[in-house]
Amino acid sequence: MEGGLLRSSSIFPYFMLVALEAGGFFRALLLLLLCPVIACLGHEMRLRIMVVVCFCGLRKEKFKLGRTVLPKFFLEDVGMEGFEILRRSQRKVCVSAMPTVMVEGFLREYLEAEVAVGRELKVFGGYYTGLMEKDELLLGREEAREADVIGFGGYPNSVHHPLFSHCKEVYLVSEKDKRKWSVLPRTEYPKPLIFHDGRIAFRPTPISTLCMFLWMPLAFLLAIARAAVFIFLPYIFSVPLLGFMGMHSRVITSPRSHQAARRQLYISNHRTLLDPLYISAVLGHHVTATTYSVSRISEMLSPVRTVRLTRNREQDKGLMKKLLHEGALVVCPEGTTCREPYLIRFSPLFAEVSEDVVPVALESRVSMFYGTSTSKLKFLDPLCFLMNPFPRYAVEFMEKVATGWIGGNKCSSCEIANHLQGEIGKRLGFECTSFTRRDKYLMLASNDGSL
Ligand SMILES: O=P(O)(O)OC[C@H](O)CO
Repeated sequence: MEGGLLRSSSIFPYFMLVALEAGGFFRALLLLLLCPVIACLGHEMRLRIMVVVCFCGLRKEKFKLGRTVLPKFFLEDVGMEGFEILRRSQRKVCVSAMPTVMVEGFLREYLEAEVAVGRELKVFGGYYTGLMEKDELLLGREEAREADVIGFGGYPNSVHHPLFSHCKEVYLVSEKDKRKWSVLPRTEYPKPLIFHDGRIAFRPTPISTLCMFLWMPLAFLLAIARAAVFIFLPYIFSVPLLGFMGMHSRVITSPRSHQAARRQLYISNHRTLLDPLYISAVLGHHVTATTYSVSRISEMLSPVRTVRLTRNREQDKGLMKKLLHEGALVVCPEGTTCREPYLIRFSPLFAEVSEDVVPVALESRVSMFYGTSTSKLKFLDPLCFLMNPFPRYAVEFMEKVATGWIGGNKCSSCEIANHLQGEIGKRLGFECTSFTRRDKYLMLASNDGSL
């Protein structure tokens, strides 16, 4: 895999992701400090040390990064040329020097590999010991014994791989060749990457991880200052000040939508918890936002009023009507955030509480920390977003639309919800999906999202 499929020959960033996301910052710091030592060692020894540092003491049951975090980073590292070779093969057996738990989810789910062979980790009492099983186990794999197996890997690390001794022909690609490889475009992914988790938004090479650690103390203070400005100052002062503090935003409004009535319903796609704040800041007055599972801390600190929906259709409908009667209301019909350029199915409830609605298309970008999560540490979401050096938002207010009509024809609430999902999708260049909040949480957190 890393020899013949990934553009980069370094597997350090993947271990750093394990250390940061599953082990915590101290483990990651240890891995970073060991980096100069690791760099001087041979391939196998380097691997063993990284496995010990990253895995020792992690609970096997809880380790989900191979499915929820790492596939995004692996996909971004796949070379178009290596992928073409894999795509042309009938049956795909992918081999990696990394532990199977790190690569299996990516290889099987995203690259449709029939077999994913990695290193097995030793477990004691449900916890990883940080040691690996002996590699000789690989020799017993039936898949490698078949005739007409063509091997494709990287030079020099794959040369002595035991599985290659069972191949009819072996082709090796050098590091120099791989430097010319191009990135696999998102449109070519065999399965779209819609949901992923984890805090780290950059590829944690040794240098970029060092930058992150150096930035963090300042980032923490900056995030607190940004939050204080958001919470305590009126928008007329906070918006320019936050711009000065690195929070960049681009606003597009149409004359009619921007001057919408005070009791206006706004619906937007959901990028982060801060969506209603940005809408509120552009409008210049506070709005109320409906939420599903926001942490109590985020609710307490929110400069705008947040109201929890109950997931009982009639109750929520009544609640939304009441809130709308009191003032401007922002609803994110996706019900959960999505980091990638996709839209989750729109719940149609908003169309049943108001005769018209102003759709808002939102796009946000971060370079260091994701401000969304499915973990129990959701209360850190806004802080993580604000800790980015230059968090960006684009807010586009679209034309107000009637909720009962599409193109002069009467429509149901579901039809208008799908229609507006499509319109916002077109505006952002995002693809519409029929996934729900439940699907996202089942995939990333193995729960139904009612945290
Ligand atoms: O944390 P998420 O992505 O499920 O979304 C939070 C939403 O604001 C729930 O209302």
